[in-house]
Amino acid sequence: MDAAQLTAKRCLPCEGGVPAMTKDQVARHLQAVPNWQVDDDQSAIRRTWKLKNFVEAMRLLQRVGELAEAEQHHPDLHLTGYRHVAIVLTTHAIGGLSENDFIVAAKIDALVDDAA
Ligand SMILES: C[C@H](O)[C@H](O)[C@H]1CNC2=NC(N)=NC(=O)C2=N1
Repeated sequence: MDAAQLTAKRCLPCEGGVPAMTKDQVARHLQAVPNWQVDDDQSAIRRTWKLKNFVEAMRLLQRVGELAEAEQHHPDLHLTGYRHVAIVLTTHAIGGLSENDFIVAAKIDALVDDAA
């Protein structure tokens, strides 16, 4: 799995009824988004940033929010200490990770790379 394969996809609506990814599936998908860390219980992936200032941090959150709405898959967004952003992806409907989380992670990485 590489990042281009993920960014080419769209999130599929998830209302439960499908199993969360196994540890092996998570490991394979993580190769495409190596800047993300998986929680010990395999239920979420997260990435953190320290931005230059508050405005840049808010800008990142705004862009990620628009992406999430477009994909209809929504990460948890955290802003702490005025310029530290943490984004956590999990599929709430299944209480674990699905491909949607990795699609959004890859698209967030692409946004951030664009802005760099
Ligand atoms: C039908 C629609 O895809 C679902 O309600 C979505 C909306 N966004 C979501 N986002 C996340 N992170 N998990 C979900 O289970 C979820 N459900």
